[in-house]
Amino acid sequence: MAANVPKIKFNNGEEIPAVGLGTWQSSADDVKNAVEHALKEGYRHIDCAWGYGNEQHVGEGIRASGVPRSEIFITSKLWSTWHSRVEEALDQTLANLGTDYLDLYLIHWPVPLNPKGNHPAFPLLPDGKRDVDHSWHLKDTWKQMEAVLKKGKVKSIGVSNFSKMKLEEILPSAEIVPAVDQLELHVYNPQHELVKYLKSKGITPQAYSPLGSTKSTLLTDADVVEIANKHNLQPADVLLGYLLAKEMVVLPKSVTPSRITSNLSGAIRALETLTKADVERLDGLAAAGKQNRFITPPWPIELGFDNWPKLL
Ligand SMILES: NC(=O)C1=CN([C@@H]2O[C@H](COP(=O)(O)OP(=O)(O)OC[C@H]3O[C@@H](n4cnc5c(N)ncnc54)[C@H](OP(=O)(O)O)[C@@H]3O)[C@@H](O)[C@H]2O)C=CC1
Ligand SMILES: O=C[C@H](O)[C@@H](O)[C@@H](O)[C@H](O)C(=O)O
Repeated sequence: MAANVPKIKFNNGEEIPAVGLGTWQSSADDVKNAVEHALKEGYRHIDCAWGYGNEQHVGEGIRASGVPRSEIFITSKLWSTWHSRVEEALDQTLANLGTDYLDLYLIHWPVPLNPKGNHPAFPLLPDGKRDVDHSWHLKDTWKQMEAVLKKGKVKSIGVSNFSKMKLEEILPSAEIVPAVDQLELHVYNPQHELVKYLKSKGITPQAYSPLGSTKSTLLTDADVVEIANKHNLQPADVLLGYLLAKEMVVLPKSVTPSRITSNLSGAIRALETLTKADVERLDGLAAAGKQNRFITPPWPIELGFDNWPKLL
């Protein structure tokens, strides 16, 4: 069991284990086994979402592990068709996971979709574009997030995929500042300016797709491999340790037991091993021509991110 998983303190005093298991695109059986294995190996943080369609199987994995609920940090996310029905969506997530509270609940994307459209999760217009609910305002989604926090159903609330522009739609009327902004953050997409802004507001950045997601090109990057070899680490360890060194939460996903184990222990080893010069070198990769985003769903509105593909 990996010891000494670092924790990060939120602006509300709650603490989150800095390494969490990702669960996107993990099938039912795989995710149950992955979660059980991860918890037995020392993970204490699982990143979930209603939209992943596998929360029930995450819950089975948690129970199979024998680790008490109170020792586990569970995050889930409000899918876009539910922005006007936060408590109802949260109740579904709680029932799926088999728990009566979440440690962290996030707005998954800053884009409300039509709740009465032609699909429960991905409603489309006749022209094939996502059916955005232009009548709904994000600040009202945030009010409902604040309400479920006040009811005690979640311990912390936050956002995901919010640029500075989108955060500015909710902050002026927010009673509670988001604890977290979960973003695509890795060596090819470090978003230095946005991270600086988040830190100035006391919002913790969480790094999703820290390994470059599926079919990753980060794991074979020449600079990453060279740094890994120099320290006798794996490339994945370097990618994770780099983000931990920058005080971000990392969410590596794997359904492969050996990788689940090594991602946790390797991330911690890399955090202890990487030098300031290594971190500075990795910080510069994107600006040196390697900038790349891997997760760019076809939202038909401006999200306010740098380096997002031009609107359709
Ligand atoms: N808020 C949001 O919009 C988003 C949130 N997320 C969250 O972040 C998590 C992580 O992001 P994700 O996009 O899944 O991608 P990751 O960057 O975590 O990469 C996952 C991929 O890397 C492989 N992998 C894992 N460990 C290793 C290793 N040590 N060596 C080689 N390959 C490895 C996995 O394969 P295998 O499983 O076969 O081992 C999988 O194909 C998600 O699962 C989700 O929880 C992700 C995207 C968007
Ligand atoms: O968390 C993972 C991602 O955000 C994923 O939920 C989205 O990319 C979704 O597949 C979409 O197409 O909008």
